[in-house]
Amino acid sequence: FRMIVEMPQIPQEIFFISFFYYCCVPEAELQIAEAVALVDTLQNWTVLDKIIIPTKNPNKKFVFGKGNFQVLTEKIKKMPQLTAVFLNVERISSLTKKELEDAWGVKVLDRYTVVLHIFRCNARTKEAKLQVALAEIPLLRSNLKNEVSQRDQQRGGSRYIMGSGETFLETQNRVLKERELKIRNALQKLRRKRGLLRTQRRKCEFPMVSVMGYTNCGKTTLIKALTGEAGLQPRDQLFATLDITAHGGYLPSHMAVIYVDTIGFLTDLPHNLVESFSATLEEVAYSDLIVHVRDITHPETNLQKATVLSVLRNLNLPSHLLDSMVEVHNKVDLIERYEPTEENALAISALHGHGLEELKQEIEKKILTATGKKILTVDINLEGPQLSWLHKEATVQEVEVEPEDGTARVKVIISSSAFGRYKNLFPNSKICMS
Ligand SMILES: Nc1nc2c(ncn2[C@@H]2O[C@H](COP(=O)(O)OP(=O)(O)OP(=O)(O)O)[C@@H](O)[C@H]2O)c(=O)[nH]1
Ligand SMILES: [Mg+2]
Repeated sequence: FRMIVEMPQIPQEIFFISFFYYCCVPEAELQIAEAVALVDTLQNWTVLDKIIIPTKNPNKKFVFGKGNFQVLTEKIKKMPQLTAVFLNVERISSLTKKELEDAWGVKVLDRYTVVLHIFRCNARTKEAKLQVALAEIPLLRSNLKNEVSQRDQQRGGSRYIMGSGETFLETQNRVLKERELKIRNALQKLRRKRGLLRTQRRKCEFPMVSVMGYTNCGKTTLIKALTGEAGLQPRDQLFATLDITAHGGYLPSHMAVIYVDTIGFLTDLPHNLVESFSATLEEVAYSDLIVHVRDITHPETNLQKATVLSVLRNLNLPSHLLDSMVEVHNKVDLIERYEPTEENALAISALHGHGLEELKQEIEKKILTATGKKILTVDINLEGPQLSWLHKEATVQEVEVEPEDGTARVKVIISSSAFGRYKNLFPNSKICMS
């Protein structure tokens, strides 16, 4: 069976936003700024006009009062070139959507549809594409309901399809269910593979640093600057990064680390979408350190910080990860003589490379504490087994050979347990802590 339910076609030219003012919610301003940013993300979409309408409860069935509805309808009718109306609410029911579309003669979109559309445009990897497909299922399901009730009205009652004993609705629902199952299975397969990679990574004992923060704060730019990886693509766009990706870099003492780029946060992201992407955040629990990047030039930077912290708190991360978090104030190149007000925050410009050395040092310090590793310099005899032992059990960083007396000075990063064993095995070796 061909799927006859289709994703709503998103118009590409002209757009009208109407916003509800969430009277009691302090984040209203941020939500509005974000909704505008969302639309800006979509190329070819133009906002013709916007309006803020007070409402006590944006989620009830009839979102407008009669008066407001009339005002809106008049406004809309005066713009014949208009192709869609965006209501800045999480979801509108398919019934309300249809009523409004009939009354206004244009498409009506909610946050879910718009964010999903952005995700669909930005999904690059197989996993991200599957997650988008999964997030589309509830939309397809509600469209289907609508479609069926319309058909029934036209034809009078449901019909069986050519002796199959199934009604149209049942057939389509079954197709949807099968599709959902297929996607979930494929996702699970990918996740198992990732779990395997994770165990392998643990084995090589590279510390992991998760770079997190609000969307568009500069996470990808920072990782690019820290690792020199040319392939990374920062973009001035919301949700440019939809996958967790890992990138190798070095800290000041040449310790190798893995930086993990993550999906950006947004207040009031539709719940279903969050759910399908939350698995990507599972990875964070396995990291050794979180770097929280903030765009301090953003007018709502404090609210953004609060949002990020509250999402992080809800992720059930180990408490030491939250306590040791490094806060980074990014884009300071845009503010003259910026001084962070928060204690311990580091001011940087990921784009211009300011403050990155200090940041790397801070990351190294925290990583050493988190992993219980030490950096040591030990004097060894080249004829003995120490050097090969250190190569096996620790990370050797530098070997300075003294050819005259057959010894060497070796700088290593070593775990506490390996250090204990080293002292037992080679009690005469000279050790300097750095
Ligand atoms: N002026 C300035 N712009 C920056 C700086 N860091 C990042 N940007 C810009 O901010 C925009 C977003 O950068 P990204 O690195 O893609 O941000 P992100 O946090 O990865 O965004 P998402 O993946 O969408 O969550 C890009 O246009 C960057 O060039 C900075 O230090 N200074
Ligand atoms: Mg990014």
